[in-house]
Amino acid sequence: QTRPLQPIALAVSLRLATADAVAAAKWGTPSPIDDPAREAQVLGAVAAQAADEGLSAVRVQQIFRDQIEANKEVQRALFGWWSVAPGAAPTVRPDLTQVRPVIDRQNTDILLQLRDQEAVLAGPDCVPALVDAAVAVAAEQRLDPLHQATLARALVSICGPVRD
Ligand SMILES: C=C(O[C@@H]1C=C(C(=O)O)C=C[C@H]1O)C(=O)O
Repeated sequence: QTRPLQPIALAVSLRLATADAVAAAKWGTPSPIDDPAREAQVLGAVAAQAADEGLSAVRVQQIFRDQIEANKEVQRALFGWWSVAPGAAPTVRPDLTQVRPVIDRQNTDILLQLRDQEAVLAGPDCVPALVDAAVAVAAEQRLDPLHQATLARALVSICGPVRD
């Protein structure tokens, strides 16, 4: 394959795309953007999956902390936009309990890609390969500037060994 890291960049991008639905689910409700209990659940689940796959729980949790931060950056940006431009605010409210299982599936996809691309991630050409993959995904998914910038945020810790 020409771009071995494209599947992981895509999985990260698809996880990030859920932030729009999450923001719409929370907008105008008491549900805060930051939900530490849910974050702890996500980080616990990925640490358990990491252990099953023989991956470093510390590395995997760092990578998923980045996914969470990037997701919240999208939510904050959208909240900011909707508060100054109420006409742009969502008119239908997705159910958060239906979005979270989608996030859980993306978490598994990302984790399995980390396992499958272990050699590339630990190799000397990871950063240029990752940039190349991210640019390809941004074009293919037609990401807007917010999602391009936050995709970069989500990818910061991907390169490096994922096994102890
Ligand atoms: C996506 C959500 O918003 C935030 C981001 C999370 C994530 O990216 O997994 C988890 C909890 C929240 O702090 C959510 O509430 O589900």
